[in-house]
Amino acid sequence: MQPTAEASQRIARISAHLRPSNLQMEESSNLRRANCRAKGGAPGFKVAILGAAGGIGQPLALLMKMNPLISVLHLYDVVNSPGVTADISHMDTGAVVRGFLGQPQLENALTGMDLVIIPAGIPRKPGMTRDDLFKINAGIVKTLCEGIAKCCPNAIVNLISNPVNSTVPIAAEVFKKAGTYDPKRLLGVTTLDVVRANTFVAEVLGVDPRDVDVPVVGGHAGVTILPLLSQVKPPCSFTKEEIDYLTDRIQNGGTEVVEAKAGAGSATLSMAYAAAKFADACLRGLRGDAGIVECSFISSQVTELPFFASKVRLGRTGAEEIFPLGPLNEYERIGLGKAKKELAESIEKGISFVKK
Ligand SMILES: NC(=O)c1ccc[n+]([C@@H]2O[C@H](COP(=O)([O-])OP(=O)(O)OC[C@H]3O[C@@H](n4cnc5c(N)ncnc54)[C@H](O)[C@@H]3O)[C@@H](O)[C@H]2O)c1
Ligand SMILES: O=C(O)C[C@H](O)C(=O)O
Repeated sequence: MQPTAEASQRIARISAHLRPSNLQMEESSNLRRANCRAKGGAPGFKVAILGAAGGIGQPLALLMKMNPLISVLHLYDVVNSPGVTADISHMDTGAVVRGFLGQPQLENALTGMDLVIIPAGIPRKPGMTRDDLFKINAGIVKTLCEGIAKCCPNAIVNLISNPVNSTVPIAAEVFKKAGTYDPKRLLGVTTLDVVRANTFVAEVLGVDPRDVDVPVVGGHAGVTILPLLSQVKPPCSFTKEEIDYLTDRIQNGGTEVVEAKAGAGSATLSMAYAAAKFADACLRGLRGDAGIVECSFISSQVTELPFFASKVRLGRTGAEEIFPLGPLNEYERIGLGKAKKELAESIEKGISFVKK
């Protein structure tokens, strides 16, 4: 049977789209969008992932494509985003997915976004500290934040790239320079520390981790990661041995994964889970849901340091309330002193990177 004229035209259009071409990805996405009725106009939030083809980026893209609050998902990377986008876009969930490849497409990736999640940058190998990543990741974060300041200055930013204790101050300085800085909208992602703390505490107590809530404050590296085991919910008590074990394991959870991966990177799957959990909390806050509380590394007056991780309440304008640390025991007060000393240096390093 001969195809009808209309069917022939449709097939020709689809073949043209599938033909290998030198077109940049966004142009080929435009071709596809021009031929389809779906334009991503459904109600919902617009979210971009920068570094979407990476170890965290890919599973995070998968999880965000499954989030019913998202109507448009932009996947940006300097490599491999066409493949990841094609793959994720076949999932039969609501969000319309678009891919963007390389610096010339950064602005299109960012324009109109409500939430930007940044896992771009190199991960650790065994023997490295997070601070060893500064040299490369500082520049990456600076460039991406300059794009955000230009194209979506009102977006909430979830910053994952390490060292978080320095990259958040870098982002703040970039936004200050551009005149777009709103401290409520810049959030360093420390959720993985809470996720780990909940898991390890639940193991010790022999309970379900979903029933445990451990506040983790300070920052996101070694001794700056300060679990407040005296404030675990539901209330419980630990022996001195358990406190030493838990504190050490929570502070070195990242290194545990780096060593187990033996050169193949750092935490990606648990991090994608944690990032998706935090992003979902931010989106529910943006939607106006009440009582959304998460830990985050943020501009803060909880201590004398300009940035500090603690519990924050997320709302329509970002982190609308920052909660005080609450009563600390002697063990935690000593830990806080050590955390603040290291944090002060990392924060200063980030600030002066942009100011210089
Ligand atoms: N905050 C946390 O709790 C946490 C947890 C785990 C990892 N991390 C950090 O997240 C970062 C990414 O880790 P990963 O395992 O996904 O690394 P990865 O190397 O697998 O992926 C990083 C991705 O970033 C991309 N990229 C590099 N430069 C870019 C740029 N200028 N613009 C856009 N994309 C760019 C790379 O192409 C790559 O696809 C690392 O810095 C890591 O230390 C943070
Ligand atoms: O440990 C790392 O380098 C990655 C991340 O910060 C983590 O905590 O897993």
